[in-house]
Amino acid sequence: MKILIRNGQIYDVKKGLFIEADILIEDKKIKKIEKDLDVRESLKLIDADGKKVFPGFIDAHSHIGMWTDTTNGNDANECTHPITPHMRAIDGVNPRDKSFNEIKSAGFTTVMVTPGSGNLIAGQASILKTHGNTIKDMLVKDYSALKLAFGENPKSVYGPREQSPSSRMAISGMIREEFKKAVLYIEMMEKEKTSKDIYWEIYRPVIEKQIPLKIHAHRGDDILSAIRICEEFGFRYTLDHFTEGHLIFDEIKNKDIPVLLGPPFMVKSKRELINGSSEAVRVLNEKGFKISMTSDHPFSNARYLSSFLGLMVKDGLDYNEAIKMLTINPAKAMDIENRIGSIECGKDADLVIYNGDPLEIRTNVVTTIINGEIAYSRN
Ligand SMILES: O=C1C[C@@H](C(=O)O)NC(=O)N1
Repeated sequence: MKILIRNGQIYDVKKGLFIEADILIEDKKIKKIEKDLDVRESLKLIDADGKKVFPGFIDAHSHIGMWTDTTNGNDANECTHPITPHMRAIDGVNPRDKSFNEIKSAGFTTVMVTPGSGNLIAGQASILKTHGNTIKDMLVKDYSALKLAFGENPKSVYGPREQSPSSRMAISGMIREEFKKAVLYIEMMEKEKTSKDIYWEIYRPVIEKQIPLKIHAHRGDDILSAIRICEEFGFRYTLDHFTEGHLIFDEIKNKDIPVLLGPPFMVKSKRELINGSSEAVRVLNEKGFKISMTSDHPFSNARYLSSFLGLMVKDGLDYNEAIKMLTINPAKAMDIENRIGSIECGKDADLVIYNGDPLEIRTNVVTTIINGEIAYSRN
């Protein structure tokens, strides 16, 4: 399908400014961004009439579709064994969960869905577009990160059952032991060319640095334990939640690690959240951290992330930095900056037209386009 969006004010995330131009969409991609494109080229014409056009927002840490905010339950946590790298998020996602419609209508076009944090090595996270009838329609990348969890959650699942891990020592010890076995397996394979073991093969993309670990860590010491282990093995990683990151940033400021903050507006429901502060978003940004703002659905709903960042801008966060936290920063953290996160020729046609500033609470999405298709329209 070809679509021509005319007369939009297009937000350039990389420069932090609006340009007036038309956008031609063809074969699911952004084909041209120019002034006064020829109307005859298009099949479907959308007159943006001076409205703002932004790249689709991205939520890089979500359990949407797998852990509902209603009564359908939790398919994100397989808490029968603390190490379950073979669990794949997409096998737990219901594409018809109503939350997908809610976040599409709030401008979100891509999510990283991840297993929960009840297990130490919890399983495989996937990148999905928010529009489609089946996982196949939505899938961008299946195995895109391996989820790990430090701290209270795995302890509170297994400790009361008198199983390991019941302490933080066991969390690090068990993760390290599993990774050592995986590395030994890969070394053996290289030397002896023995037959493949499908379980240990799961770790190959992590060991070969093709994908990052996605690390759930709230408390400062948990964050530093995670970094210590990643550095021992030379793995790539993102630090998710990062609740006490502002208390230990001196230790990590030069490491250029993507940090995925969230959920915002959180209730301090457990001890390790006690030092959480929304102020940290601005402080960490000023220290040069590449922040992505995430919902951790169902702990918050992605539709409120833009309002949260609007409040942070009111409190002094730079506007363009706030927009980057929902666009180019998560695209980079998920290794798909070549496809999404900004409005550029050749990128996926994931575009959102707003009747105002997206960080302003009264603004509505008028149209959401995903993969070059109209996925939501307000009228
Ligand atoms: O299972 C969970 C719970 C939640 C938390 O931070 O407690 N965050 C997660 O990422 N997964």
